[in-house]
Amino acid sequence: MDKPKWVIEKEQDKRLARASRVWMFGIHAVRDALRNPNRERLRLMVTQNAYDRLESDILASGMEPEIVPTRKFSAPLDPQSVHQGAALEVKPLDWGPIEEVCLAADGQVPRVILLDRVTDPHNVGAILRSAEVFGARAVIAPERHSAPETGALAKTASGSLERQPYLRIRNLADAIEKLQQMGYLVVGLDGDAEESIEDAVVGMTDRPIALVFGAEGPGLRDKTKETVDKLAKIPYAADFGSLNVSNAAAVALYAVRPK
Ligand SMILES: C[S@@+](CC[C@H](N)C(=O)[O-])C[C@H]1O[C@@H](n2cnc3c(N)ncnc32)[C@H](O)[C@@H]1O
Repeated sequence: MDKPKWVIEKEQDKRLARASRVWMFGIHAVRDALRNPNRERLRLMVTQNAYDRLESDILASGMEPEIVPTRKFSAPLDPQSVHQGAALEVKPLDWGPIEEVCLAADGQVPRVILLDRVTDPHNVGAILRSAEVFGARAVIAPERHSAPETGALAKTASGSLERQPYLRIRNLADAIEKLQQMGYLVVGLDGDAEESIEDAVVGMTDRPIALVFGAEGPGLRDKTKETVDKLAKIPYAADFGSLNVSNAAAVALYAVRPK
């Protein structure tokens, strides 16, 4: 019997996850990754100073750190990175398929964020942080044209990357369709929409809601606008400027909170 499409996609995602490795850096990001029992850790490099700050977590993790002199520390990191003398090579987390992570059991009114080509790791990190604070079930982004789990993303997420499901999927339109079939109201956030986000969800905050955000510059793609159930805007008092996507995500998550 043929495997269902979602099982094939999950297997493909697992293969991709196995293939990729990333470096986390910075004391907080490394500490959070050391504390996460679900995080597969491969290699730890620290300066003596960072070792002293992380000692209890390093010992608890069972890892053998490489102690590197401060002046030699930049390799294998981006020389621009603010690593604070701590770098941990890890594999991306595997959170499982949308069908499981976003399942809305009876009485639950989950919130989910989808990202349409948001590639800046700092924006995605900030969105993960807000998503965790507002109790969102997941942040979902396509495998291509989005920000992978990197040290920069982990640092901006300030620990949320270890706790907040970040699902990398093959195709955004398929993900939106799956969520719609699961009972989600899917709202695209677009500064030029007619309706405000509050009006778009009035009387519906007891439903599962997914919010879709676009990239800096281009915003939501036309194809995405056609796939969502509604478009909504965050009304501005000023007639100039625009919100950064991570700020827009925080405002919209608050506006659609279960009431
Ligand atoms: C900097 S904005 C992109 C601006 C783009 N020129 C546009 O017209 O959408 C990045 C994303 O943040 C969200 N966003 C920013 N300001 C918003 C607003 N006032 N209302 C709704 N969404 C907004 C949207 O999802 C947007 O795609």
